[in-house]
Amino acid sequence: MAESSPKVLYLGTGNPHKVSEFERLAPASLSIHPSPAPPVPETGATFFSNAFIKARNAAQAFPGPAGQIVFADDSGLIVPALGGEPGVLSARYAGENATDLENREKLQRKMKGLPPEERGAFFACVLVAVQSGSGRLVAATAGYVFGKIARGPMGDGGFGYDPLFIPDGYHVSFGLMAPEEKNRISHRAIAFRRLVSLLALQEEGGR
Ligand SMILES: O=c1[nH]c(=O)c2ncn([C@@H]3O[C@H](COP(=O)(O)OP(=O)(O)OP(=O)(O)O)[C@@H](O)[C@H]3O)c2[nH]1
Ligand SMILES: [Mg+2]
Repeated sequence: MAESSPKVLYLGTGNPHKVSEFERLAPASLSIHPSPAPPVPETGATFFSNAFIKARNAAQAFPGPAGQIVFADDSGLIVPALGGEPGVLSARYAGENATDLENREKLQRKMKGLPPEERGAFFACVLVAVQSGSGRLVAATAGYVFGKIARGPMGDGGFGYDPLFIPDGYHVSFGLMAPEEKNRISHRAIAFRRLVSLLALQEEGGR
């Protein structure tokens, strides 16, 4: 049955860059609302467990009626030549309260002098959707984008490691791309489109 107002998806994150990427990615039938939940320690060993922890945390703090969909993103950069670092620690690579710049500088130090064939990397994004109130798992999706790490920063757009990451098939970093361009190919975009389709949210009038 058709509805006129957009369906709301609640998002558990403390990262405003993620909020704006999801807002741009959402079809017109969907509205993204950041959850007011305070941050929770990300104690999981995997992207999935941390995304589940964040989604449940946001679901439990949800102020509205039970049964709404609340989702969270856990994501990071994986460099096979560094044994998978920074991985789930991407946001905290250079320390608990490290800035994006400090994390990028640590990555550059560790990759200094590595030849082109060892500069491969990929971003992973896992999204977990739960029901508000119960925190029951509703859906989980993942997205990946493969590329390489530049020898120095290129651009200052985006966030995190964006100025250092050159996706396969491109000569420029995510940090030099317009948001729409990154959103066409990013790990987050792929995972989000899958979530929307899994939850049948892109159908006319929503679900
Ligand atoms: O250049 C980047 N472009 C991206 O598209 C991207 N996605 C993830 N990352 C890195 O991985 C961490 C996520 O960690 P993370 O999932 O714990 O998120 P976060 O702590 O920033 O916010 P929250 O959602 O946990 O509140 C981030 O901080 C970044 O360092 C990215 N870097
Ligand atoms: Mg985090």
